[in-house]
Amino acid sequence: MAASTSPFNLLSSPSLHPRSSLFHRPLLPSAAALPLRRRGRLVVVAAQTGGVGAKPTVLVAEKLGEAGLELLKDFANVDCSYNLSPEELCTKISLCDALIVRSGTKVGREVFESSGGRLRVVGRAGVGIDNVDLAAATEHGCLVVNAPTANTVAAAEHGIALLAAMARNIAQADASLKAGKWQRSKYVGVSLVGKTLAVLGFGKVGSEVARRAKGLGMHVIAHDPYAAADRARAIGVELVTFDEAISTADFISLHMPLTPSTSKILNDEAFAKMKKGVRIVNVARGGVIDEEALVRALDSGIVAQAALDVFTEEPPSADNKLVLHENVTVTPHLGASTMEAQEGVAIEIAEAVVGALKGELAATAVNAPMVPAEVLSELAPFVVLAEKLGRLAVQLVAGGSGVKSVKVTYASARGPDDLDTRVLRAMITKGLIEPISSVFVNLVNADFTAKQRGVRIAEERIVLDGSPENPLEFIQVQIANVESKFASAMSETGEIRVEGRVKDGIPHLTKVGSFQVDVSLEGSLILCRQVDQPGMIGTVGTILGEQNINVSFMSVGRIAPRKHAVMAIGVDEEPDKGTLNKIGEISAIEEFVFLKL
Ligand SMILES: NC(=O)c1ccc[n+]([C@@H]2O[C@H](COP(=O)([O-])OP(=O)(O)OC[C@H]3O[C@@H](n4cnc5c(N)ncnc54)[C@H](O)[C@@H]3O)[C@@H](O)[C@H]2O)c1
Ligand SMILES: O=C(O)[C@H](O)COP(=O)(O)O
Repeated sequence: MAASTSPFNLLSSPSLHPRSSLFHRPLLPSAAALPLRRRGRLVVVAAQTGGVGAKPTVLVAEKLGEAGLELLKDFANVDCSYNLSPEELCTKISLCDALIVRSGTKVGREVFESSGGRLRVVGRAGVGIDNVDLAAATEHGCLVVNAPTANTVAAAEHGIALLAAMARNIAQADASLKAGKWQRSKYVGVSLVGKTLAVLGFGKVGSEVARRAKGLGMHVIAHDPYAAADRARAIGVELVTFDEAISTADFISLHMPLTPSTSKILNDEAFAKMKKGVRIVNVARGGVIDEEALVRALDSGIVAQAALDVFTEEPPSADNKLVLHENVTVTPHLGASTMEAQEGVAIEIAEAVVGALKGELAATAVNAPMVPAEVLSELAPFVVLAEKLGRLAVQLVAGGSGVKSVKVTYASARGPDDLDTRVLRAMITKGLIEPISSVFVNLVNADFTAKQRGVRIAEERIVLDGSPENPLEFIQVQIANVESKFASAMSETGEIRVEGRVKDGIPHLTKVGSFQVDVSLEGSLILCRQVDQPGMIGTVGTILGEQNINVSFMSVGRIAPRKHAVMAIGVDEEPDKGTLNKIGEISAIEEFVFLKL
């Protein structure tokens, strides 16, 4: 795999991909590099792995469908190692660029710490990401993607299968008959038709369960604080409060993610509010039920029956009271386990992981901002400009001044809602932090890294008159409460200030302090303040030429003729100390600074 030059390689590994080559030229993603896009909004992701020609390595830690494996193998070295102990996973991970898991592998902080910065993408081949430490992933700049749609129907079908099996005692009667008994009166069930089903969590699976339950003649209500009432109404479901749902239901089916706010949402207090004889189905996550409380509710008769596909601890212990309870039907987390769903999930996650490793855009990122592909395309040259302005600004800070307060101004003829600045902010952060630290910053960890280092980035918009055709007119970066090693970079109000624009797709520096300049931001830059007088450009150009240093651009900005001026000189090669000293010795030059872009 050749090193990618995509400006969207925001997850690139510093050790393998020199920072200076990132965003060297403002390329738009080629058509061939466009994502395998199927839905919704997209997120900038990227990972660059291995040296030029090296294939990335993907560790597949749980069984994945063949079609997905084939897709992965076309692009990467694929290591299928199942049933790894936590220690084995931590050992292997330092050799891997991507990891693919299902719900059976815990991807905790120690995994990210053990990866030594190489792990760029974790792919969760399924929906629930409660087994992945998202905070740790974000802190380590590791993207997490999931496969949120391919197993929806399978999970809904399993929920309905459990609902019907529970109501008609299928599992118990089957076991009884196989044990040689014929117990017709013992296994009289209850009917579904006309009963009230409360769906808790009206997302993808919940709404499919609701649709199917309506087909069975059930009255369906749902509770979901974030669901739209009209979406529910469209399939004949009424959204109600949590208390109304649990207190009026004959059947309750759980379909919310496991989060701190849903953990043990069905607890003693909730069971006490339920109708006596309620029946409960859980194909979401074991942790949304307080399992001890459910045992008590079953024993007291509040809950007549439960059907559980998921458990707090998986696999549950041999003496788990719910598994052994005669009124509980259990399956070993089979919700997503149909041939069709597993094939679909494998393809969905393989596409997402390969896309991320290629530096494309992922539709299913869990821990990075989602930005539409067309917005990213349009912003591409501004993404480059943003990082370079951050880099320039921080290099102008005098040693000993801590960077704490940064103000970014975006000037645009577009309305504030029409300009998504998250990628730009991330790249300014990257530019500000990378030159002064060993931290590698990307779109995933930019905000976290800034916060952790105590750098406050305030954003401001200036709405200009004129055509909103261009997303931005200029970006200005100001660093407050610092001294500058180039005094002319200070604005009238006392901040280091640099400003840039995009001209013909190329980022340009257009203002330093209060001096207007115009130099394309390629290669490196020398800024000199001088007494404005004839011959200065020639004098400096001669010194550089003698050292075979190519000048790509020169621009002089002055306050008034024959007063102070700032000369910005773009150079392709880095001048040595002696050359810089010679420039400094020119009598008309009052101060100068060399900046790497
Ligand atoms: N058993 C299985 O094999 C299996 C298969 C697929 C999904 N799942 C699980 O099912 C759950 C739902 O999956 P999905 O694809 O429908 O996800 P989803 O994100 O589409 O839906 C989840 C819904 O839960 C809602 N929600 C969040 N907090 C809530 C709360 N406090 N009360 C009520 N609703 C709340 C959300 O608003 C969302 O609409 C997840 O936990 C997932 O891991 C299990
Ligand atoms: O969240 C999910 O997608 C399901 O729980 C499926 O988990 P699995 O991939 O381990 O079957």
